[in-house]
Amino acid sequence: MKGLLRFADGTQFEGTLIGDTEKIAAGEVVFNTAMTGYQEILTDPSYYGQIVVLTYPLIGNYGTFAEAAESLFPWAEAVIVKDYARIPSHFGGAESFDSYLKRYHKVGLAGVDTRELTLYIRSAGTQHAVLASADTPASVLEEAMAAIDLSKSVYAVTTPEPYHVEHEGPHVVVIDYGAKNSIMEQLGVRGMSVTVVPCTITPTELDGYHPDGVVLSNGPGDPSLFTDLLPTVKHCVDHYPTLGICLGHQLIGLAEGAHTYPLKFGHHGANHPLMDHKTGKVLITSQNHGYAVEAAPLLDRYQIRLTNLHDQTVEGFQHREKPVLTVQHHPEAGPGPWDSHYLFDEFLTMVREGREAQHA
Ligand SMILES: NC(=O)CC[C@H](N)C(=O)O
Repeated sequence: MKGLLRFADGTQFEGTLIGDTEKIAAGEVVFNTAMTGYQEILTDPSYYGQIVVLTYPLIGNYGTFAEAAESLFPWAEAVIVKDYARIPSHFGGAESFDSYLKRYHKVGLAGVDTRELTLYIRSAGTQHAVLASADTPASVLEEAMAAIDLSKSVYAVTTPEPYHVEHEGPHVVVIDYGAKNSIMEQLGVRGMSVTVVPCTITPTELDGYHPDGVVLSNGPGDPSLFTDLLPTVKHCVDHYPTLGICLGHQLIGLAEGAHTYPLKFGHHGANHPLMDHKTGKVLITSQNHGYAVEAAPLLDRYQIRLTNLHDQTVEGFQHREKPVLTVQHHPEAGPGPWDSHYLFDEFLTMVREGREAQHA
């Protein structure tokens, strides 16, 4: 069935619909340049409300399977590919890309020149668009476009109830703005007990868990719209060893007096180079963000820890005295390189030192 992607400015790309062909998808269009990891990308809750263009030209070779999921189901609104494998090959037995999309009622557009589409997004910038069957009436497309509302996205993806995974080590609370499974895994493999809580948690409720440390997770949407989350974020950085990842990093920036701004077309991929100013080493990192922090207002209290080597944007900062570390990229990877797993080791050290100081 013929399908189309129509941008807010009227620009249109055509292709063949795959997955749930009845669906009309509407959202912000972003491109991701990772060569593998399509299932992790679609199940990353930070893609809620977004139509994802995968620039690698053949998607689905190794199918889809439970272990690759970063959350319970795919959150991206829709996916766009050049070509996809009809018959996957995987030692564990795997479901095909098309069947996976159908099962989760997600629509895709295949046969698109994703290079041309990506060049268009790079020159026009991030925009809203609708993706649907080519015979959808214009009024229906307009209605779908007008209904796009990304202002409440974190509330749509956060866990409805707290849950706990016990290990022998310190107790860490993860505030879930749309947390990826790999974050909880990286804490767990270092022995940390993890309680994942809804993003609406209040400072008093958080204290009730007696955490040794707090992780503020990744998540979808424009960070500047989530002002009601900031009192808890401020409470964390003032009272607990805190690690902020992506949206968590941006919220710490906002709670500490900095501001955020939209990037022209964002960073979404698995090979972005960063400089770690503490170690003097370059890291190749997994990235997925459309906003960045303008950190100047907090530099009296924080040092820039990481800088993006493509565009020099701030990719992380660290408090000069307190145990607070933030990263704009994804040290948990999923998908992506493991170069920055050591930042979880640093967090564990911060948490242990905090606990020892408390019990001394
Ligand atoms: N992965 C994330 O946490 C993304 C953060 C934020 N929604 C952004 O796009 O910048």
